[in-house]
Amino acid sequence: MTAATQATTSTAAAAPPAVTIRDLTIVYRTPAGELPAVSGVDLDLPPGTITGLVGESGSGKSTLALSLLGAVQRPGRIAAGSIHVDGLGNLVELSAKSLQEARGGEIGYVFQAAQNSLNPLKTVGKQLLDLGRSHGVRDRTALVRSAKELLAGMGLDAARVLDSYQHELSGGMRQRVGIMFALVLNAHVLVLDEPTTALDMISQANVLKIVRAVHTERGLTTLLVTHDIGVVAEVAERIAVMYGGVVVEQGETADVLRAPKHPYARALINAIPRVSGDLSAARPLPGRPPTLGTIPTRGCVFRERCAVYAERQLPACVAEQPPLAPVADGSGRLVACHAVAVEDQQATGETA
Ligand SMILES: Nc1ncnc2c1ncn2[C@@H]1O[C@H](COP(=O)(O)OP(=O)(O)OP(=O)(O)O)[C@@H](O)[C@H]1O
Repeated sequence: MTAATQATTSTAAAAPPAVTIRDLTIVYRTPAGELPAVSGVDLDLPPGTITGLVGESGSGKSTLALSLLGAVQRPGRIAAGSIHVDGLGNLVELSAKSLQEARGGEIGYVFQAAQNSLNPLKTVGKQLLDLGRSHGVRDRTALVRSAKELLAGMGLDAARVLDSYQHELSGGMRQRVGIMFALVLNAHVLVLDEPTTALDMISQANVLKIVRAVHTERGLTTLLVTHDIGVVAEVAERIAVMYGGVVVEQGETADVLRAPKHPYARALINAIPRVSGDLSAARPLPGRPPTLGTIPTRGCVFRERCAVYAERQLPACVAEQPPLAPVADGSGRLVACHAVAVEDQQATGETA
């Protein structure tokens, strides 16, 4: 057992919680009325797993992540659906006070650009005490000990870091401080939004290694939001692909990266040489992702950029958004695509 786990033996022994999101719709008020940034999303974070949530800019990843913290802010609101976290219940129904306690307490988060989110006027140690105070922590000594053990477990000189101001730390060190803040109150659900963006390659690799190690040692259930599929390939056992506010494919990372089924997931993965493995085979995805005002309100959200629709023109693609449904191969993969459903039906019919 490492120093990081010793501090939290009693809570670390608890089973990691499952997170179950069902039919979640989150809207933002705009001059054109309330528009959905997340539409009827189903997403499972199995206990003890890291799930990578990927998609182009504007696909709704951060909005979905914020909902897990009960932190969707005006002009946004959760319009429908549920977010169940073991031990906490349905976050959508919790009071503001319970949510505030859960945030940072049960559910830790590291925001996009966490490298710059520290208060420049206070040392890390002072900010730690502020965090403890805001969550009613009485035992300050234990809090500092736990922070030191986390920092040391991530390879940092803990005493020095607690005495430092933001500008005295490198980007990779600040990111590790962000992870310490997310976990020091013994959270068991960890939400990381673009944890390695803006870091150089070496710091990126180090932070990912640390994320993986801390996740395993502390028995966490982790959601990692990123636009970088390479990051997911490195640390996440599961992947969910978002497009236009909808999860279009969900499954084991290795399976999905090897043989993506949704035309968007395929295009996204084929666009990345690092993942597809062959520079000459990498194909950029033509067109642009939709914005709130341009997400199709009828039919499949991906239809306008879909190579399969361009070729086959299935009427169902125009009529309705396909549900996220299990594919027939029994792998547990979920895909929201009419063409995949038709192919599955044909294949099942042939073998029947
Ligand atoms: N406060 C807001 N008010 C209005 N629209 C918003 C607000 N925040 C986000 N949006 C819109 O909601 C949609 C989803 O945004 P979100 O930030 O969740 O996507 P994302 O996939 O995380 O993108 P990125 O990778 O760029 O952060 C986008 O069209 C965005 O413009």
